Amino acid sequence: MDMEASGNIVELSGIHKRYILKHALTGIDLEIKKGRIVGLLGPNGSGKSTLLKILAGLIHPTSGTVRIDGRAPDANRKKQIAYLPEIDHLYGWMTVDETLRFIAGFYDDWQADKADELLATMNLDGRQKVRNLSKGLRARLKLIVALSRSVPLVLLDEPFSGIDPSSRAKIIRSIVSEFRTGEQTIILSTHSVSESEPMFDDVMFLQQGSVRLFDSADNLRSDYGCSLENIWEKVYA
Ligand SMILES: Nc1ncnc2c1ncn2[C@@H]1O[C@H](COP(=O)(O)OP(=O)(O)OP(=O)(O)O)[C@@H](O)[C@H]1O
Repeated sequence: MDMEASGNIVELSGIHKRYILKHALTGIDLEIKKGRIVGLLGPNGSGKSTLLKILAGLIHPTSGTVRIDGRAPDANRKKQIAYLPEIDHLYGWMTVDETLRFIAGFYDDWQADKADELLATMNLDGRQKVRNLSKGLRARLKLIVALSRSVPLVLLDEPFSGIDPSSRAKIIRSIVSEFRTGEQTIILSTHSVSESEPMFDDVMFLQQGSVRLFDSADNLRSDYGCSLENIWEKVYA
């Protein structure tokens, strides 16, 4: 099928990932439509980070095929994808402003005005050294780095970890208002199900390396007659 015509940004077929001691993904078949915000949910060890790393091209599946925007992965993949890793990848000796300028140098698609806007939304002081930022402030900086690029696919691995609940809600509202109508697709893993629920168009529940449920958030809520958080409790009971 021609995926550009079908409107899919991601198509995965038969994805398995075996680490030495662990079969982390056990056959993922998935199509994600363009312009959606997709929640990737699941308990610890269910395969969320592994799936995001495969999409980002950081690791290869043991078997199966990945297509991004209709194409097999190639050298251009990094130009199409912004990836926020779970680990801290920033240099402590740089200031926030230096970090953003440094990263801007790597990407033709960097939007400096967007980065400035996000700095204000996230309440970050550009003059502060990264090593002096609290965990939550570093998490905000990582989010700015990922969201300031103009790319079709944004992958966020636990982006709200360490951010306090009221700031989290504010950040989520700003992501929703900025991205809802765009061509951009966001896939994000999180354990903050109730706070993130309003932002999700589609939701995937992973369990032991396979997709337990994948549908629009609205369909899931109406099928189960409850919130995503309550669905979580039923699925993983
Ligand atoms: N590099 C690795 N080598 C060996 N096993 C790994 C490696 N990375 C992940 N695993 C294992 O693969 C499984 C899936 O891990 P993954 O990090 O993808 O889960 P997750 O859903 O992101 O978990 P969490 O919510 O705790 O971040 C786990 O059992 C994990 O221990």
